[in-house]
Amino acid sequence: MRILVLGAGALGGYFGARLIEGGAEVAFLVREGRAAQLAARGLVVESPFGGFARPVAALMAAEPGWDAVLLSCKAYDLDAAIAAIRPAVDERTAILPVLNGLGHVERLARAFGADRVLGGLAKIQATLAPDGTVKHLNDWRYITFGEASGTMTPRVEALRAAFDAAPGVVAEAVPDVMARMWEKLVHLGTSAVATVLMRANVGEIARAPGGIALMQSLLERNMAIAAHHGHPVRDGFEAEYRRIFSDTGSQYATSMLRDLEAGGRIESDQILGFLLEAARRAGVPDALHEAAFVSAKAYEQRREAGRLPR
Ligand SMILES: NC(=O)C1=CN([C@@H]2O[C@H](COP(=O)(O)OP(=O)(O)OC[C@H]3O[C@@H](n4cnc5c(N)ncnc54)[C@H](OP(=O)(O)O)[C@@H]3O)[C@@H](O)[C@H]2O)C=CC1
Ligand SMILES: CC(C)(CO)C(=O)C(=O)O
Repeated sequence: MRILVLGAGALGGYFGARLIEGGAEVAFLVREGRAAQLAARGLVVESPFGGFARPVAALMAAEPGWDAVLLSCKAYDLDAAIAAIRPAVDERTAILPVLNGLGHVERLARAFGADRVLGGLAKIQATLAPDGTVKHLNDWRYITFGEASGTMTPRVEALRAAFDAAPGVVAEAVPDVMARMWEKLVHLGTSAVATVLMRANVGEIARAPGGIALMQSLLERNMAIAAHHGHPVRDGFEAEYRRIFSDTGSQYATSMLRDLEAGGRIESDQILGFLLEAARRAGVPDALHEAAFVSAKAYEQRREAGRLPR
């Protein structure tokens, strides 16, 4: 299978490397800075599931002929990413986005036609270090995807086969991918709101007085939001995440907290703003969501004005 990976960041680098190990033909569509790093060092991944350090095919302009495009940019880069992959997308190409949030699916469908676009999500903790190393931080290594229609098509089966052949990945092709994306938003919405508000990881919040109750209350509110929008979480989800959000020994931090702490850009509108709006439409108490969104927007102003601590 020929797969073009847009971006060789944390997710693109991790899953792209694994697909190569699984035997897929992979190239990375990258910009100048990342192209220079890849040329100098190859793609380097550090992971509890085995390292990867090899030269990889890197393109700075897309060409046609791909079975799939794995879209792994941040949501604030979506417009530029759409322009970049446009030459790569033809009638045989499936676009598999792994961005957090939900708004990008409609945006991609408008740009390429709904038939070209799959739903997708990743549950992993990874980061791109300044030297270009992709660091995989825990044992989460899940990618989930499917047709928005729920049909199990040959292209979804082919992607599942490519990921199944890859080490260090647990892939699931599902008939309810939009519900899974909402479920992911319940998870991320809980951890991102809490970690952004508290500027701390899940274990640190859980050890603070009232911290567990705060995360459990956020989880309940996010489940209510998803249910209101037609996507209640599956059986077993609540118990699993109640455990995660009461673990006082947890080291779990969100990618948004890592980006904030590194002084980077964050997906404030696409994740926190989207969830706040969804909470309001659902009539769910939204004071915590609003505080996280305000905090993120205030951070962005300080960042843009160069007033972040060095
Ligand atoms: N990191 C994590 O643990 C998780 C992240 N996610 C989600 O996955 C998505 C990707 O996150 P993540 O991998 O962390 O992000 P990164 O910032 O690590 O990687 C994104 C990469 O996309 C590249 N990119 C953006 N636009 C273009 C373009 N037009 N052409 C070529 N390359 C481009 C960037 O390149 P450049 O260097 O040139 O800017 C960057 O290297 C986000 O929506 C995030 O919320 C989901 C689950 C977990
Ligand atoms: C998987 C999860 C929820 C991990 O926090 C994530 O998507 C992120 O950090 O961006």
